[in-house]
Amino acid sequence: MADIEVEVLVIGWGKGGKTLAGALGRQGRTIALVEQSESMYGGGCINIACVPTKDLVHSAAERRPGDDPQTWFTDAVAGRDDLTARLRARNHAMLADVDAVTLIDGRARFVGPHEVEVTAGSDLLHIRAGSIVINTGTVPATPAIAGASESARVYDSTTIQHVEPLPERLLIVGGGYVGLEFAGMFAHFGSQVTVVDHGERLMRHEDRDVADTVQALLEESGVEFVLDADVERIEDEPDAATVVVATADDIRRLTVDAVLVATGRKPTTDGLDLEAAGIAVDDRGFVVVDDRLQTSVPGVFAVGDINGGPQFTYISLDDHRIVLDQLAGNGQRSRADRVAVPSTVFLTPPLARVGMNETQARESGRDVLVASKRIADIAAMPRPKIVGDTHGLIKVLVDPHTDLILGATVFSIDAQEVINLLALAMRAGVTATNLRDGIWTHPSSTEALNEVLAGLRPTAVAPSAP
Ligand SMILES: Cc1cc2nc3c(=O)[nH]c(=O)nc-3n(C[C@H](O)[C@H](O)[C@H](O)COP(=O)(O)OP(=O)(O)OC[C@H]3O[C@@H](n4cnc5c(N)ncnc54)[C@H](O)[C@@H]3O)c2cc1C
Ligand SMILES: NC(=O)c1ccc[n+]([C@@H]2O[C@H](COP(=O)([O-])OP(=O)(O)OC[C@H]3O[C@@H](n4cnc5c(N)ncnc54)[C@H](O)[C@@H]3O)[C@@H](O)[C@H]2O)c1
Repeated sequence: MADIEVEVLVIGWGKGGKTLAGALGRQGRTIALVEQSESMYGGGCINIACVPTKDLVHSAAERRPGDDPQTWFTDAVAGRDDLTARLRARNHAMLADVDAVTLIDGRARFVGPHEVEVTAGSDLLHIRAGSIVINTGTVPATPAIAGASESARVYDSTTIQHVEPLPERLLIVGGGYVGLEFAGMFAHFGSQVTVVDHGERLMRHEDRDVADTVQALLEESGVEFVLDADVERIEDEPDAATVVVATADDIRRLTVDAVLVATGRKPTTDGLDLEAAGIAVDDRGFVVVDDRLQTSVPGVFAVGDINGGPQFTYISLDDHRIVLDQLAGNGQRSRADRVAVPSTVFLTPPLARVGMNETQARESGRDVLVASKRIADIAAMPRPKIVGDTHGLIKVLVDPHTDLILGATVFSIDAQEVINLLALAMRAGVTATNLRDGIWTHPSSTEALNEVLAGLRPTAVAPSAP
């Protein structure tokens, strides 16, 4: 028999789940939200992921050559901790203040399709719910590297944020989002960073010229890349770790103070006992959902990273809109409604993209116009010169028949903002001519569009083939 019965149970305090709990609770629906860790109130984004890492990226970029690396890092981590503590408290209060929401500390596992058991220490609680929303996120995936689990010098994206002392030499396994953001960040803090990736080139989902520009930027900050390589072994020495890296040509032994493993993330389903509810998972272990985020069990939904969609906070947020529409709307909203979803890698400056890149546009077989310009060459965009960072480029792809934007890459200061404007233009059908002739504030980054889009030309031979 259940100890508590609610209309909606949310498992995990992710972005989608907490937003849904608040919205339904404010409508007076009875909600329970279960979170396994006090240090994760508010979810991964504010505690260990987006916000703290961008805070550290920002602090690192502010360091000047004369500033002591260790002192700067210690202060930056203290600032990061202060920020996350404030956000955590605020997030807790936001739900605790809603009468219809019951917050439960503990670890949830399914005991039936609509029944969950929560364990907190020696206490057990049974909750029955009409609808259940799984929002348990992902955790770092660890590749099988000999010696990695025994080494005291191996970190993941969470633990490296409190590494002590600042590593003089840091080796990062994986050159994806996490690997590159931390590479830039630690290089700016003063570490000597080496990135090892098993891809033949960096950022294989980006055009070659964009990936090369990113690599050149990071190399300028002192980051070294070992590509087409595999980490074979990590051996702890008394004062360092030796990392054995195999490339096509040789075996290298690199001596470092810390190793960050950033090779992707796996779904948090351990202990959830999805089988007890008959909830299907795919071959990677992610919960299988349909376009309205319903799992194989009617009335059980999965939102955020756990459903195998793109791993971004704003996707988890949009997932909540879909489920909210199922539970309190007309049930029409679905993942198929998503158009022009932008993304940003928070380098300094950031790299952002929406829609197709040049390679994809050309491979689609359609006619394509491209406008591409290095930031340093855009005369009508003085803001990067004012800020003192003229790295990067802007590239926009346009359909010559409709004048509509097919995609854009913005690698520049303010890219995380400019890309949202371009995404909105794509969703709203705003033409390239309209953007080119737009009246924008000055000096701003948006005004780059005046000049860049004046240079549209047909894509010819493949300057940026993969
Ligand atoms: C280092 C890093 C940086 C990132 N930066 C960005 C960024 O800049 N922008 C961006 O959009 N995305 C970023 N991401 C991705 C983003 O963090 C995730 O996509 C986002 O947090 C989605 O989370 P979620 O809603 O799936 O759940 P999460 O926020 O992961 O929350 C899941 C919660 O469930 C809890 N839980 C798990 N199992 C149980 C259980 N059995 N019982 C009870 N509770 C449980 C966990 O403790 C956790 O609090 C980053 C990720 C990482 C790792
Ligand atoms: N700014 C953001 O929005 C942001 C920031 C961080 C993370 N995230 C999200 O978190 C997810 C996870 O990030 P991530 O960087 O861990 O994964 P990722 O999938 O982005 O990158 C993993 C990288 O590791 C490499 N790799 C895998 N196994 C390897 C091995 N054994 N040896 C060497 N290299 C190996 C891959 O080639 C790839 O380049 C991202 O996909 C993203 O959705 C988003």
